[in-house]
Amino acid sequence: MSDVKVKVGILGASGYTGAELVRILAHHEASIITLLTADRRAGRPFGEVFPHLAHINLPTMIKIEDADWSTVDLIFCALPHGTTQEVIAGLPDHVKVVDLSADFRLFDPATYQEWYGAEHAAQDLQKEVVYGLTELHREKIKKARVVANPGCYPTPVQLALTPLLESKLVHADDIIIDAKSGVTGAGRSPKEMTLFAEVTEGIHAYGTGGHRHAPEIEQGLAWASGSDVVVNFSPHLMPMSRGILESIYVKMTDGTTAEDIQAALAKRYADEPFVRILPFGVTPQTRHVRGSNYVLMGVVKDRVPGRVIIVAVEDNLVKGASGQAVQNMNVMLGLPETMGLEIEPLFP
Ligand SMILES: NC(=O)C1=CN([C@@H]2O[C@H](COP(=O)(O)OP(=O)(O)OC[C@H]3O[C@@H](n4cnc5c(N)ncnc54)[C@H](OP(=O)(O)O)[C@@H]3O)[C@@H](O)[C@H]2O)C=CC1
Ligand SMILES: CC(=O)N[C@@H](CCC(=O)OP(=O)(O)O)C(=O)O
Repeated sequence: MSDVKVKVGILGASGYTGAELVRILAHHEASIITLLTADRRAGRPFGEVFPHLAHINLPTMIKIEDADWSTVDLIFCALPHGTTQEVIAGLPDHVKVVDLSADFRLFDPATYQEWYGAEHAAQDLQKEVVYGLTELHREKIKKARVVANPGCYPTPVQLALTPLLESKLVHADDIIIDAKSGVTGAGRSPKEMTLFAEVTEGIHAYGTGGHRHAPEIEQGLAWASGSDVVVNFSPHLMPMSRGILESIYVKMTDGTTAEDIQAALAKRYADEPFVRILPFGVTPQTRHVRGSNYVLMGVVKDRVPGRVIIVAVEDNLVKGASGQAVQNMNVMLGLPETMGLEIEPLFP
């Protein structure tokens, strides 16, 4: 391998996904972090904001408007929705981008406007963006300049259902996704929903029947099935810091068994380093993937004839955000896809 390192910038380094990018890139031998930005925390050393990473030699966080783009080959945008569109649209062409926000995930501008409440500010750029669910879009990601990293909830469900819809093993018109997330999914900026008293000792549903990840899931499943898909998607907030668990309830096509579903998923992901299909009847826990880039899935028979349940887990900050972002960077740059990501889960 060449000694020349890829120069990487992280916009939004003082947030949860920014810190997770630094943690992962600390073990990435082909890259070096040359730019970090923040908003309220601009001007502060990264290690002062995140003492657990203070041993790493890093540039001080600056405002985006003070960035010198000649110092980077690739940037990760870990900024709030809506702020990325204008930043990316103004970048010089030599800079590759992996955007962790939702700004470029929806490919129909009208759908974006409906769910994010504003007209998309970079519709021309949207046309060249590639959707970054690595296992499903790897060939396009290899050639992309701008990759839209998927949302945390849409990642496991698309990995579970895409192969099954493509091979017509399940029906596209009867999909229920019951999802549970840790609180880091809401980011580090203070908000009422993430106050200790609002999270501890209980769980609650939110965005029920109308969460903005539903259209992203539907877009991906429509690509797989070849026709429009509408899903029942209900997220819940759990009293835990990290992790997403999705129980996915689907109806199988005639003649298909739950064992067939497990076998089809196991075959599809046999050579994938980050997707593991458990033995039939075994279901995963969020603590089986904590801190790692893995998605684990288990398939169980439903007592209702003709139906099957798939349970999938990921760490929202790793495969659901920063880990998949580094996986996409590796693919975009022709590096080994697992570089920096071979971290075992922290159990329990
Ligand atoms: N958390 C998760 O599990 C996931 C998050 N994402 C997406 O990734 C992105 C980052 O998420 P997350 O790290 O959780 O968010 P955080 O709220 O933790 O961090 C946001 C970052 O953006 C900076 N920032 C805030 N406002 C502005 C602004 N107006 N201009 C420039 N910088 C700004 C903040 O700086 P400062 O701290 O100085 O204010 C901080 O560095 C979001 O779009 C999120 O939706 C995607 C998948 C999963
Ligand atoms: C617990 C929680 O609040 N989760 C976030 C999703 C986080 C994520 O991955 O997605 P985005 O990048 O689209 O924000 C939410 O429901 O809005």
